[in-house]
Amino acid sequence: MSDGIPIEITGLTKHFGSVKAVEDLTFTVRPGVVTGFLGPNGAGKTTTLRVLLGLEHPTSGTASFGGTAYRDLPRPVDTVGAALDAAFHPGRTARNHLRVVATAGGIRSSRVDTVLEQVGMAEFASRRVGGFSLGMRQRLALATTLLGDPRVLVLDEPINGLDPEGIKWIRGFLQSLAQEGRTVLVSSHLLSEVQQSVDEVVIISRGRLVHNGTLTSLELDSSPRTIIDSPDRDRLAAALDQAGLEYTEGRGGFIVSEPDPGVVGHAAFIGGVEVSSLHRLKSGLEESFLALVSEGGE
Ligand SMILES: Nc1ncnc2c1ncn2[C@@H]1O[C@H](COP(=O)(O)OP(=O)(O)OP(=O)(O)O)[C@@H](O)[C@H]1O
Repeated sequence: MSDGIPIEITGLTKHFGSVKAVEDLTFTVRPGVVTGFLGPNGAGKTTTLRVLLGLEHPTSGTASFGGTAYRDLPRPVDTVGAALDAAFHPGRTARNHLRVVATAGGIRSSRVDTVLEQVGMAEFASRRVGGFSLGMRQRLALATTLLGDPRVLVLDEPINGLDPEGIKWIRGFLQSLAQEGRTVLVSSHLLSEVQQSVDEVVIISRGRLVHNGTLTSLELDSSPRTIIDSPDRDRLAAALDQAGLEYTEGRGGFIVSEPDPGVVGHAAFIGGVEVSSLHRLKSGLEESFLALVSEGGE
């Protein structure tokens, strides 16, 4: 396999009328690792992926594969395999579905049986898709993305609906794709779902980036901290600055690098700021994630 291709999102903004779905989003997804693209429902994940795949025009900013926009790729199917809202004709067999997609994409038909084998669906090749379980559909969607043997995989919620055995299988499979030097981006609204499958995470909330780094860096961030919120966040920020406290702004308030809520509450009191919530942030990956993306902090 030749050199990997990063996914590059730069200053990406997408508005639908007054809805700000994605706001000045910048991140890079590296080849050779599995990256989780995380955020609660409505955070803007699908919109970002749709812009990346040329299905929506951005309001501003760019989304590219190593500097080349999807629509400018010479043969997109050879570069990018994507599963967004995979739709199957229920009357078609798995093999026929893949043949139709292969023909449309100018991909040689011998790939069909190869990818069925890869996703463990060879024995179901002649079965109609209409009778497939959600897990089998997920595997078939994955097989579809692999048809062009692409160097980049963009998968929207591929783990959703899988049983424990399927989850275990897909974890190993995604890792093996990354080890081959591919760029693998996997979206999910649940950290727990992808936690054991991903090396890096990009977390967004309300269309904005809130964390980008290794899973370990998210964990290290979870040393004891305090979360505080106010109806007047500007004044609260000023009070925290005045007290010399370090903080980041999450959806549920300011996450302050101070384990004692009393110290943080005192800073707000001195600044004359009304406090709407104040508590210690529990440590742990999931807690860090929730503090970054949830309304109310916990
Ligand atoms: N075509 C559209 N027209 C208007 N608003 C839209 C459109 N597509 C998305 N939105 C809005 O943009 C925001 C982001 O939606 P998006 O589907 O990208 O989020 P998401 O993170 O993928 O969530 P989910 O996990 O629920 O799919 C939401 O408020 C959504 O209602």
